Amino acid sequence: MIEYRNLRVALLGAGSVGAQVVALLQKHGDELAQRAGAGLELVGVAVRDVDAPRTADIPRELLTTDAEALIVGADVVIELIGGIEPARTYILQALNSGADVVTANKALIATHGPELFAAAEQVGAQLFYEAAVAGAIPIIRPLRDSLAGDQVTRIMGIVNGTTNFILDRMDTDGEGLETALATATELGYAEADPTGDIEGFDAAQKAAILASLAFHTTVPIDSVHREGITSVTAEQVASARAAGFVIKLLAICERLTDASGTEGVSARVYPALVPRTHPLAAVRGAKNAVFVEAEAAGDLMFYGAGAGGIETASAVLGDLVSAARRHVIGGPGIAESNHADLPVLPISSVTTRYQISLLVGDRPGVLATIAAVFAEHGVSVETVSQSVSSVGADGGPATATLVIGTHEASEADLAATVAALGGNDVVRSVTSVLRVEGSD
Ligand SMILES: NC(=O)C1=CN([C@@H]2O[C@H](COP(=O)(O)OP(=O)(O)OC[C@H]3O[C@@H](n4cnc5c(N)ncnc54)[C@H](O)[C@@H]3O)[C@@H](O)[C@H]2O)C=CC1
Ligand SMILES: N[C@@H](CC=O)C(=O)O
Ligand code: NA
Repeated sequence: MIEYRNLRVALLGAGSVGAQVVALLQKHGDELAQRAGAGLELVGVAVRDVDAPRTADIPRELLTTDAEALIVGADVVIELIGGIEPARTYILQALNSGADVVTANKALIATHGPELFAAAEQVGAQLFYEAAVAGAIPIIRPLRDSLAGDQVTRIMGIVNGTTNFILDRMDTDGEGLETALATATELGYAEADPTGDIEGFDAAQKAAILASLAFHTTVPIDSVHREGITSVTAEQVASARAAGFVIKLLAICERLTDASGTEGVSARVYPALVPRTHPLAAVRGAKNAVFVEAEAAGDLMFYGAGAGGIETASAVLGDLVSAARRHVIGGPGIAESNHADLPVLPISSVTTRYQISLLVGDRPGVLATIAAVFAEHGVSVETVSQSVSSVGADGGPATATLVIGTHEASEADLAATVAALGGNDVVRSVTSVLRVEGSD
């Protein structure tokens, strides 16, 4: 039997993910020690209330409310309390004392990443955060290590389990957002404040992290264009279904050259129509998927559990083993790579396809008038469909719903087109504007 030196592991937070980290360490600790080449001794678990009920059986003597004291002398600190403070202070304390840190905290990495990476580099420690993007799915290491020799050009992913779960329920069961969100919260997918999920903040944080890694550029969270799912209506979901699409909240990161020839990157999050034949349409429930397009590797797809306590604990423990191996081997941690330093371009530089639904008066010449508005703004129409027209309830003139699909158009041209349609006499209302992403 090989005798290993023991590494002191301090855990901060014993919620959905933290409790599962303890349970898995209790179950597989000996085996993980063999993989790591060092014993992994859980020296304590910092909690807010030692008497609170937990989903894992944590020995009471390990529980403490004094996180700062626990960090002192630890070789590896696992931060699973979430949020900015006091997580940031605890992580800085741990890194400054030379400990490696494992975190799942995307909010913190996306907002204070440069400060934390610099603190780690200063002392030769390493900050591990595989669980911060797409939960259990390995995506941080593939981007940082496996694709370090390639040029990533685009990433398109479903990176928020809660919103994918909600949109899936709306699509398959016709369930409302509130009911589906309550279930997602019960299942441990949602953030402590689920506004972070449904308003797209969580996905935007992940987009910032992915874009920074993929393009070797610091992408600040404020530069990520963000739209959540709260404005997605049951009607939009049903119309999408009828037209062969499904609505998904997408995070898109890409290298672009804008109209003035400036090369940069774009990171954005919005709900979009995805053709049902596209592989992303098959990503159901709280599952996540990330497509990566790289110059030499071509298309790669990463799929799996993006949320959930035990699933996310898998990524945390993978990082713990990596941190332990690093301690055994010695030497400085891997520093963040941001040498490319590309500008982050605004959403107005992006081009994409759109689908616009209009309620119009059903009379001769309407279609020609609408087509002219698109043409005047340089937006090329690809498809037009008209639903059954109906006579108004008050016996007034008949109306029809027109659904217009466009070729690729710039965000700016599209916005001007929609504004002009809204002010046109033949248009009763613009009922829906959605981007279309992914080809059949
Ligand atoms: N739940 C999930 O599916 C995933 C979560 N994450 C991230 O993992 C982290 C943890 O998430 P969950 O476990 O879901 O959250 P949670 O809310 O279930 O657990 C957090 C725990 O930390 C405790 N806590 C808060 N402040 C504390 C403090 N100052 N000292 C000690 N304990 C404190 C809370 O009482 C709670 O028990 C977050 O950063 C989250 O964004 C990442 C991927 C997936
Ligand atoms: N709330 C997040 C949890 C994982 O990051 C999600 O729903 O994806
Ligand atoms: Na991950």
